[in-house]
Amino acid sequence: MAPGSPYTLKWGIMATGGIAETFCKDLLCNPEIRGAHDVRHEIVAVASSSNSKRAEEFLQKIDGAFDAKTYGSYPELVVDPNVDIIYVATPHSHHFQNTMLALEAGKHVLCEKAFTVTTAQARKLVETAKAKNLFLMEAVWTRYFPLSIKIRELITSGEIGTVFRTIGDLSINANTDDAKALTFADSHRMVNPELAGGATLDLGVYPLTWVFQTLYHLQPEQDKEAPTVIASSNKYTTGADDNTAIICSFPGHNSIGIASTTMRADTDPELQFPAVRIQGSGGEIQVFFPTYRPLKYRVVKKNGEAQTFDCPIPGDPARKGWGHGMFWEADECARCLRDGKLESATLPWKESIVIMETMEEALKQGGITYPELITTDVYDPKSPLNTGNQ
Ligand SMILES: NC(=O)C1=CN([C@@H]2O[C@H](COP(=O)(O)OP(=O)(O)OC[C@H]3O[C@@H](n4cnc5c(N)ncnc54)[C@H](OP(=O)(O)O)[C@@H]3O)[C@@H](O)[C@H]2O)C=CC1
Ligand SMILES: O=C1OC[C@@H](O)[C@H](O)[C@H]1O
Repeated sequence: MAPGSPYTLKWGIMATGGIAETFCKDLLCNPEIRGAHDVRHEIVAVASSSNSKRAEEFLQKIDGAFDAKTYGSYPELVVDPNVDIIYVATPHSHHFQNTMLALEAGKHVLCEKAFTVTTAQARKLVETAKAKNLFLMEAVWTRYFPLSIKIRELITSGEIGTVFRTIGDLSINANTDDAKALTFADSHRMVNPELAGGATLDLGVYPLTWVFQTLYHLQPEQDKEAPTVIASSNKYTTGADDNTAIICSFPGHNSIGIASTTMRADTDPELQFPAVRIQGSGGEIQVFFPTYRPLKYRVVKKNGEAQTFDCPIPGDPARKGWGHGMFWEADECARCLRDGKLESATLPWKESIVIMETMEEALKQGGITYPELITTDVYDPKSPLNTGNQ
């Protein structure tokens, strides 16, 4: 890298679904637009598990990276010598095997949320990344928003006093005219147990992100405590959780986190009331929907004084104004790799594991189970989850 020139991170994209498209469009935005002068991104390869034509079509959809290599299988992608980091954008069910596939091939990984299906899988990924000296991060993009960074700073500087409670929700009204059925087909990743579907792993991870980044992350290392968890779920007809409520107690700090999620009601149909409330002795910070992609927060002091702050996401005029907010987590990957870090300080491995433990415990209490193929923590390069036969 020439002195003063931005560090370039070369991405290999594993899967060609909805979020891969959104993420890649963000990678194609000019970093200068968001004030990032020190890093840049290149999409050098894309793989579909079904066929290479799908990967070629993907490049048309993202309208860029036309020189990228296209593959019809994940194993081919991970051995591409030009790829620095793999973005794993498959369903939850596949994250453990797919991330292991990439790590075993010596690639750094950014893996979509939820990190894994079980805590044992998350631990195995971390152990493998550590042993192989590779970077690994769970793609909880919300944490890298300037809004999240600002809120963490406000809490640290004592703007709302000591934080005792965080209440967060991410819910969607996916009802249909049939009282039992949701809008998703039973095979859809949102509700299909074979793809580790369900409200907790897909949506609940975001309110938990707010609980953890306010009540856990900001504690000094020696004071960080895993919460005790009390949870309750209702099952959808497929067996995945339709709705779940999770109470996290941090007794050492006398603080409580409450995370809820349902596919039966919207968090806030009017976009008027807070989706997240971070409550301290001196007031509260309110964050508005979308819980995962927040654009506005409000600080309400104990004396009733209140101020609202808008945090729009910058769009790239050269990309039809596109900008979704996933580029900030991509920049974090680039900076970590440039600086020789294996994990992100904003979402350390230990914290991903504690959050995974919390969700696993909640699902256990809710009686939600997933099949052996997707819960095993034994890596199998020939697993259908890697070879695409599943
Ligand atoms: N950060 C965020 O805001 C969001 C994150 N997500 C996360 O991203 C991941 C993917 O979600 P999303 O992109 O919406 O899902 P999609 O169903 O749109 O795409 C998933 C892709 O995974 C690949 N895949 C491989 N095997 C299977 C299989 N058996 N069934 C279905 N797909 C398979 C397919 O790509 P191919 O055929 O190319 O192999 C498919 O297109 C999930 O972990 C989800 O939680 C999702 C939405 C938003
Ligand atoms: O990560 C996500 O954020 C947005 C939601 O709509 C989506 O289901 C989920 O996967």
